Amino acid sequence: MEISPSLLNSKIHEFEKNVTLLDKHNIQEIHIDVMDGCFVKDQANGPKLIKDIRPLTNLHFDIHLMINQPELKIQNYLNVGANNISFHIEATNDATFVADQIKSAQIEVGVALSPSTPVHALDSILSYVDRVLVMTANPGRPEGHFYKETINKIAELNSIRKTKDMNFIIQADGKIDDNAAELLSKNGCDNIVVGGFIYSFSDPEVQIEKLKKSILK
Ligand SMILES: O=C(CO)[C@H](O)[C@H](O)COP(=O)(O)O
Repeated sequence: MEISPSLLNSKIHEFEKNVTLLDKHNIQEIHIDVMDGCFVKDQANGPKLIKDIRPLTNLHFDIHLMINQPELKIQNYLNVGANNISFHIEATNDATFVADQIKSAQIEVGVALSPSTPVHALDSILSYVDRVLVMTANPGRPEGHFYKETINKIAELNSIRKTKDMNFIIQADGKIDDNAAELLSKNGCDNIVVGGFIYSFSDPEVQIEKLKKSILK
């Protein structure tokens, strides 16, 4: 299972230092949250900021759009240097259009679902996507917690993937610590987004190693 550190949780003046240390731990990807103040209450990380940090690293950029009506704004994110862009199924009535826009820019496409959204909400889009992002905490709520029930959705997606011979990556995001990482890994999750468990501690490198150990258990 891969770890995608969520750089939103790192202090902006430590960004460069924190990006550099990820290379030492064989991290392949960073996760960048975009918040519009509507789909979630905070605003963060517009296209200009993402474009500005792109030259600082060769890591894969995984962008998570927490924005309403991505069909109206997706063009703004197609030239920022993203390798993957995930949008929320709850935020659009035009999911296949958004997916097609992302794919036509040769960027991988992901679809995200909030903790209260069932997997069957993805029925019409699953065959189009490269990744499914399962929120394990409520989006845009830093005070929230990990919902253990969301593990069932990871297992369900893993089963659908096997039965239907699909290839999408299953990613989990929200309040993941080393215990949650172990559970997720055992239930078919391929990638975890981790913010606070890495960046709220004095030594992010120690935290990354703790996560790695729990994944190997
Ligand atoms: O999607 C997100 C917020 O909605 C983030 O990716 C999330 O903040 C990750 O940080 P943490 O591990 O502290 O929850």
